[in-house]
Amino acid sequence: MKYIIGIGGVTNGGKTTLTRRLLKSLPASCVVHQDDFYKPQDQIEVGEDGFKQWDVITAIDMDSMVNTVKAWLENPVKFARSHGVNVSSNPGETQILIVEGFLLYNNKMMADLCTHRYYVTIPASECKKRRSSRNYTIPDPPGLFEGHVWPMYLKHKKEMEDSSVEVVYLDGLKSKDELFNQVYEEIQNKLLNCS
Ligand SMILES: Nc1ncnc2c1ncn2[C@@H]1O[C@H](COP(=O)(O)OP(=O)(O)O)[C@@H](O)[C@H]1O
Ligand SMILES: NC(=O)c1ccc[n+]([C@@H]2O[C@H](COP(=O)(O)O)[C@@H](O)[C@H]2O)c1
Repeated sequence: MKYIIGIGGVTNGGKTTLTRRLLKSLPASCVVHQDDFYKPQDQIEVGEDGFKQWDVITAIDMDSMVNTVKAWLENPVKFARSHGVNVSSNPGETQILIVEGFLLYNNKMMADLCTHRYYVTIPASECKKRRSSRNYTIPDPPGLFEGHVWPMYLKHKKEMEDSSVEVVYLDGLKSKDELFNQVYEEIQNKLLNCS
């Protein structure tokens, strides 16, 4: 069986941290990070808000991301080996891909590819605090959080909710251990129930 677990949600919610822990604990699992599909900086438009539009889905090459996930689906063992993950090729063995990113479920194809969807949330104040100590390849200009990042987060969350895609919300204020234990246990139970 093949499972694709989405770890979506707000910037700095703890998606990458949770994903790293899951990868360590789920044997032979692979990962696809949405950040790796950002378009080059010169293709990122400046919006009416005056900011470079990093927090919109068109800033990301979603076709390429979807194709990468489809390549995993086609042949998980080949995908894993070409990404340096050591897997056996026993027929029938469970294969797991984790897809991680802040705008996963605003693309219907990506949302549909996920067999399990998690969505991390944290309040604006915590998000701003965590983001201020983060080093992105392109540093945030002054005012980006209030002027672009947070309004776009709210807009995309609403769009996702209006689209009725089913997600399991995760409270990103919980400790890293609590979040990991919750998701790990749920995944184990779901996979056992599905097999
Ligand atoms: N559960 C948590 N509680 C407190 N801080 C966290 C938690 N998870 C992650 N962090 C911290 O928040 C920052 C962003 O985490 P990261 O996993 O990179 O978030 P994301 O991938 O969602 O942007 C990092 O400094 C990380 O150590
Ligand atoms: N990876 C990049 O090239 C890049 C550049 C500028 C901003 N960002 C920021 O990355 C955020 C999304 O990633 P996280 O969910 O890991 O924070 C967005 O809020 C965006 O503003 C990323």
